[in-house]
Amino acid sequence: MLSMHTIPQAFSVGECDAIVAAISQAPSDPALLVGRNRDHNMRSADLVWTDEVEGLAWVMDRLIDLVRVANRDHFGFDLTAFEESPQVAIYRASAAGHFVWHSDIGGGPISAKRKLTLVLQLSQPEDYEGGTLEVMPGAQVLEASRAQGCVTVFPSFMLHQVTPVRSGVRHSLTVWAHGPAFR
Ligand SMILES: O=C(O)CCC(=O)C(=O)O
Ligand SMILES: [Fe+2]
Repeated sequence: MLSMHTIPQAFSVGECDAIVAAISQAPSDPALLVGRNRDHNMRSADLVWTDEVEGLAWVMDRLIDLVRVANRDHFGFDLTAFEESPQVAIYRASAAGHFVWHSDIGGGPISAKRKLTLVLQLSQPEDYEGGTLEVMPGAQVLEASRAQGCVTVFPSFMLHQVTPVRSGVRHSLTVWAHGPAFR
């Protein structure tokens, strides 16, 4: 059955801290949604595109490898490219950070081609309360691991949400693999 796939310790704690430190220098944009403008009812987060941050090219290399292996072993999708920069999301309790139930497949020319979603947990679980990534492969809701460095991969059409951050700040990194439409 298609479900979410977990890769524990895909990145080390030191690597996660290095990514957060690098993006903290960069200007962030209030979260823009697929084909839509800022809508705090859907999502509240600040976003940084890692392509725009110097010194993070190694992150994309690792993500490509992780997606390739996860797809080979668990999904078998027809993937052709990574057409969007990975993005780091910063969910702050002070801004009621969250992302309501959604699918990542959008109506735009690129977001319509999203097929696999990969999420990397960049923060220590102790850094925040709430902010759980939940994925709904079927009737049940699965909670993604909060462990720093853990990666969760799931089909981009699968509904998922990030519950409201009640205290502290949660950082996550998302990247999509693209390909021809499902058929
Ligand atoms: O932050 C997360 O855990 C998930 C982010 C997400 O769903 C998205 O960027 O589409
Ligand atoms: Fe999403």
